[in-house]
Amino acid sequence: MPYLIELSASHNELTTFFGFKPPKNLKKVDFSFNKIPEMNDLFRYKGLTRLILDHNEIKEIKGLTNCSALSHLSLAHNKITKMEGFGKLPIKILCLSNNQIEEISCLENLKILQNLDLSGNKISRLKGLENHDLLEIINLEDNKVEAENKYAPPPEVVAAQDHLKNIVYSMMQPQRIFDSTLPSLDAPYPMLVLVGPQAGGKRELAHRLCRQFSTFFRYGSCHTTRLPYFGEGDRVDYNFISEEVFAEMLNMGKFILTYKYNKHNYGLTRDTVEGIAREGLASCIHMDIEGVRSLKHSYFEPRYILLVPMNKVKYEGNLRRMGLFSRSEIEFSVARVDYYIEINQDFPGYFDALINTDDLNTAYQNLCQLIREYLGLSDQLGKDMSDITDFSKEVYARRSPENEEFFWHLSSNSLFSDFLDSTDRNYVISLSARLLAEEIPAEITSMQKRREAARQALMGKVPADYTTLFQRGPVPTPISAITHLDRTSPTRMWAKSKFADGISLTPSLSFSEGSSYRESLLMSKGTTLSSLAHFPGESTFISLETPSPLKSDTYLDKETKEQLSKPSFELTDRKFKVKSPVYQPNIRSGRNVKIVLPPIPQCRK
Ligand SMILES: Nc1ncnc2c1ncn2[C@@H]1O[C@H](COP(=O)(O)OP(=O)(O)OP(=O)(O)O)[C@@H](O)[C@H]1O
Repeated sequence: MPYLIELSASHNELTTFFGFKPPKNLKKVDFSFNKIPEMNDLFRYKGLTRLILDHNEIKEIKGLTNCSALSHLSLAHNKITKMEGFGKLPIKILCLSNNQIEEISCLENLKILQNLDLSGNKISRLKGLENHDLLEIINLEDNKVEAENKYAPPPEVVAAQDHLKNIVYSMMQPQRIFDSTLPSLDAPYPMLVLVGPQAGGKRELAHRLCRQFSTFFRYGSCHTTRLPYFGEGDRVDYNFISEEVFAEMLNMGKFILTYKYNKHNYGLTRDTVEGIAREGLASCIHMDIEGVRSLKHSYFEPRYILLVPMNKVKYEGNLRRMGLFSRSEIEFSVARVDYYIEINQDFPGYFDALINTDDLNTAYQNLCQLIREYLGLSDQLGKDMSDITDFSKEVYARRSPENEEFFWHLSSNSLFSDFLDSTDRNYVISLSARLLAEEIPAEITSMQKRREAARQALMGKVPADYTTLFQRGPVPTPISAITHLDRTSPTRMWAKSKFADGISLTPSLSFSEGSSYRESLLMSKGTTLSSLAHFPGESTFISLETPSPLKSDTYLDKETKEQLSKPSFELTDRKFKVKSPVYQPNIRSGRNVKIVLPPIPQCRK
């Protein structure tokens, strides 16, 4: 049969194969499901392109070196223990599934390998698969890896299982609609997650941040079964609960994520995040890497900031001084520093930023700078601080979370910074609460209004400030760069939401869809007078608010202050009008601006 091209002799009881003179054109051979114990030397079968020897009793791969056209070799369900004997064959498809192979080897010369099936073996490492640029499919199912996943699962598997568990438990409950955190079309619900090793300052920095940026963030406290550190307050820092309560909450599907660290359970509840979102605020949460892995499976898309103490000796000292951890626990925590750094290096983009926490104050300043950039807030504030002395007494007297940034700047270089240590924090808060004058009704109304606007925005109803916060993609350009347009324009009037003289523009302006990010960020601040210049020849109504406690963004540069001190306001029919400036940048018009008049407080009438 000199013209025989393809031969199938499968499902027989052959104990040997190719015991005949090879047909010249034979290319494809199938001897599967026989009883062949050994491979013959196939030096005379140079034209073979496909050889199938599945379901035999072969123990060793040999005799193939002259099959210089062989591109498909299958030896599934045999008794092979070692990958060998491939030489430099042009094999594209190699199937060695269901053998007894423990290591991937001898593949380095199979340069054009495209499809490799090693399922059902005893392989535990992927080493040996390097430099196979053309490899398209690898099947490693049912190897030792599976056993490992079951008995000593790698962290990724733990996180995936955790996510699955929490989803299933929550689905088993009567369904509630959690509308506040559902991602809108424009942007996910804004969330900031501080990640880092144990007792590395995450909680402390998160609290400071939430106090300073209190109009944006609220601290979301996780639940834990660990004991409180010295100075930690229940429900303030963590919700400290027993193992039984934790298990009950888990079964009730309360958690978005759970993880275990140092034999203690931690979890973030849906109610925590939802409660913050309902107030129109972004959540600021801190957790270990295990929690992050699980959270990354959810629909939340937080920004993750990695906080790492780079100086391990100092970090170890801090842990020792806390007096809470055993020697082995300290060693483990210190080793985790490298673990975090490795993750950051090996998975670029896994964290959005890395901050060294050797010095907590410096770390906080870096964190603030980063957050300002994310939020598109001006950096000017910090620089202007030194100029502001007149206000200082009043601000101290009216200290509140609202003016924390000012307070922080004043205190960071003074003795007062001692008060900001975590152990003293509760004392400072209660002290400042006593110092703080009661909020007047107009302030409360103003706050509620802003929160409502933010909430609407979060629900995707009104594109405003909050939809642009934490927008995915590249980190937004800091506002100082974005406002370049206004600096050069004849009507340079970039102002933050508060006027120095106590009049404010509410950020409740709404804008049409389709604006560029830069444009929408600029406009969504809702506060630049230049954004009002989009109404050629029209007047624009703006709403006025009485001053709330001093805001971080109250401080304006000199030129802006001058311009703002003589705005072209007209008071007609109880409504203020701002005349359109002459300059009309090339931005689309047609915005709808609401009139809102909050009550004028008694003292200011
Ligand atoms: N670099 C540092 N210098 C001085 N003290 C520090 C530093 N980092 C953390 N601390 C202190 O260590 C204590 C624990 O910090 P914190 O509670 O913020 O850590 P954490 O990262 O939130 O820990 P955990 O994840 O275990 O809750 C705090 O009292 C904090 O002030």
